[in-house]
Amino acid sequence: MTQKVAVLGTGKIGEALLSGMIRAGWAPTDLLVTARRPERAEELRARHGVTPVTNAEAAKTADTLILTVKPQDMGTLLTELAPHVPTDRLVISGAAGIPTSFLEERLAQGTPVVRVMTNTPALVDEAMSVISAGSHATAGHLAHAEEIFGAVGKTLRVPESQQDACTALSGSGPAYFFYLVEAMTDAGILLGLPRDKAHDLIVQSAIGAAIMLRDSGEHPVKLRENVTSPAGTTINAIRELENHGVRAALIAALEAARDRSRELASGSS
Ligand SMILES: NC(=O)C1=CN([C@@H]2O[C@H](COP(=O)(O)OP(=O)(O)OC[C@H]3O[C@@H](n4cnc5c(N)ncnc54)[C@H](O)[C@@H]3O)[C@@H](O)[C@H]2O)C=CC1
Ligand SMILES: O=C(O)[C@@H]1CCC=N1
Repeated sequence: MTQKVAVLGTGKIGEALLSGMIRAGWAPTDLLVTARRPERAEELRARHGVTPVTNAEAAKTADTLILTVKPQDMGTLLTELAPHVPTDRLVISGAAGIPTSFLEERLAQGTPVVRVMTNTPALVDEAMSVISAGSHATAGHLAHAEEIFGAVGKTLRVPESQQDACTALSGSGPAYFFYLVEAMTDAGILLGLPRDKAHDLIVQSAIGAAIMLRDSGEHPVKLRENVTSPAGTTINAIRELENHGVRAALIAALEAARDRSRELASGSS
């Protein structure tokens, strides 16, 4: 039996997921999308061959609903959807901070809900998606969510109590690396390199380091030690990073992201 999947609120994350599902072999005809603006809906149809529908039609027609609106829009969307979602539908929330109980309280009693925090590398099939079950979701529902998000990268099941921390690490994580590349490219400019060359050097170094972290089996400390020669260049840079409290800044930054995710739990702005 064909399983229809609807992405409701198809913005950056919704479209990244949708395009990855199509790359992984989902038939566009089995994918429904909703968008606030009709021009956006038509853009998605033209680009991916998917079918734009209303939120209510998606709720009635699709077997799985994936809600990818902003946390602040989740309450309004659920109010609109609730009368139309039969209790045998799987509802997946992709929103930061919103607990499964927020959805369960607004949908019919017994509706299975799964919470997923993915990230933008979904666009290149390298997402990290962290998955938790709500109180009515079964192993089968979790497996189905893994199948969908597995199309765009790795998946990991965690207890829902860890979702806000995971949002700080991997949901927001790509932004920290983009920020570092931006700052290191500025350093290259300061050192007299043209911007494009500085960018290429830093990006290739980041890719090389990321692949070593993933594939070498070595601890990051060991990998850094291997670069850090006695009385060499790297240790001078590391001393400055320590002097400027970069490690403490990163710990504080991720704690702030975790705290913001907790604040979003109410769906408030
Ligand atoms: N951008 C990111 O890196 C990540 C975002 N997320 C989560 O994904 C969700 C979406 O984020 P983005 O894609 O960045 O936002 P976005 O703003 O690009 O997409 C949200 C879309 O939902 C639409 N929308 C809002 N209310 C609607 C309604 N009632 N009916 C139909 N469409 C509606 C908006 O028009 C917009 O196009 C958020 O909850 C965010 O926390 C999760 C992981 C990473
Ligand atoms: O910044 C945000 O709130 C979203 C959630 C994780 C990444 N972007």
